[in-house]
Amino acid sequence: MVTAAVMGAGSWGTAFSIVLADAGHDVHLWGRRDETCANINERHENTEYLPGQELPGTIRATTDPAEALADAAIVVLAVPSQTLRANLESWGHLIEPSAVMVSLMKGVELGSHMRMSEVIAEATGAGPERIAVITGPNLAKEIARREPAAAVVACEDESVALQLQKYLHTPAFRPYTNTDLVGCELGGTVKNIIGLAVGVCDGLGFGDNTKASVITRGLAETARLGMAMGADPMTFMGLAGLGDLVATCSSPLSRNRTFGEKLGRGMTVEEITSQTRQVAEGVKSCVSVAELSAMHGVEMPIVEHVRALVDGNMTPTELVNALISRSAKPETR
Ligand SMILES: NC(=O)c1ccc[n+]([C@@H]2O[C@H](COP(=O)([O-])OP(=O)(O)OC[C@H]3O[C@@H](n4cnc5c(N)ncnc54)[C@H](O)[C@@H]3O)[C@@H](O)[C@H]2O)c1
Ligand SMILES: O=P(O)(O)OC[C@H](O)CO
Repeated sequence: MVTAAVMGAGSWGTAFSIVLADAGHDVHLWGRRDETCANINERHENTEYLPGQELPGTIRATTDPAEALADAAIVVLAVPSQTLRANLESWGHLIEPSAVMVSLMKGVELGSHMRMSEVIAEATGAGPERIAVITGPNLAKEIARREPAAAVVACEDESVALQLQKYLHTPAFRPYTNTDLVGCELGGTVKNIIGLAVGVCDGLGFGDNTKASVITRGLAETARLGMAMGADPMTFMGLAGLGDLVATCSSPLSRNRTFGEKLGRGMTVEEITSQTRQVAEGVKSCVSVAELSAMHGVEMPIVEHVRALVDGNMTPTELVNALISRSAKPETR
């Protein structure tokens, strides 16, 4: 048993705290709001992000990052991708020098085009043996309900991935190890953007052929970018690639797919964003990933068109028409 700090008391940080508690660890959950933390400590419920879900009593919430991080051997990072750097600048110095940092986030930083593990390395100075990623088909509500699911725990140092795998295995949560951080993080990031595109198809009333086509071609462009950036192509056939893509693109629980569905029905980005506090990472990462693809000379038509839609330069119908009428090409190039 170890002490784990979970930094971010949103849907995934809270659900992942349940996994850690079920695996027998002491969990310090850091949240920004007094009321959220009081509800977790007194009512054992995160009423805002996981209403109705009883939380184990071994999860203790605090708004004080120093208290959350004290003695934590594992520090789980579960804040929005675009705020991670500022968060680490504010409390990263409180992380124990030997602690392993585990990113739960699925995004690429705007401006720097860095993956979350790269932001962690730059902001904290930690070496690759202290930085890990957990990703895969893990919709927070289903994990919180302890519905069986698999995930990937990735670290360049395989011995660290193996240790985390042992720490996180519960009767409902089965982690596999991987050392391909680039592939795992890109899989998690790009699936959010493909999820937006599939949601657009839902919103326009299209059926399964259309959505399966977008999912499959989405995986192809994810793998193209990944290979250009040094990822192992097999990662995209696994939980971090295909697995997460299927979960996101088929689930009514996915915030990205649902966001896309609302765009497809004609709502604007601003209208949808004003309805929820929850983060749909693809809305921002479509910009950083489109720029990354240009930097690596890789064609990513779905990402490019989702970006144009989000920027207001294309309608949902134009997005689908533009994708279907692209010039003919072989499937595998
Ligand atoms: N929800 C899921 O099912 C799920 C599953 C896997 C991965 N993820 C990823 O986990 C990350 C976190 O997502 P989530 O689902 O918990 O999001 P969420 O919207 O449910 O919660 C986000 C949390 O971050 C906090 N937050 C917002 N702005 C902040 C700031 N400036 N500084 C610090 N904290 C801030 C919010 O208060 C909230 O506690 C995302 O990258 C997401 O893609 C989510
Ligand atoms: O709700 P989404 O769209 O952020 O997806 C959640 C998870 O990443 C699914 O694995």
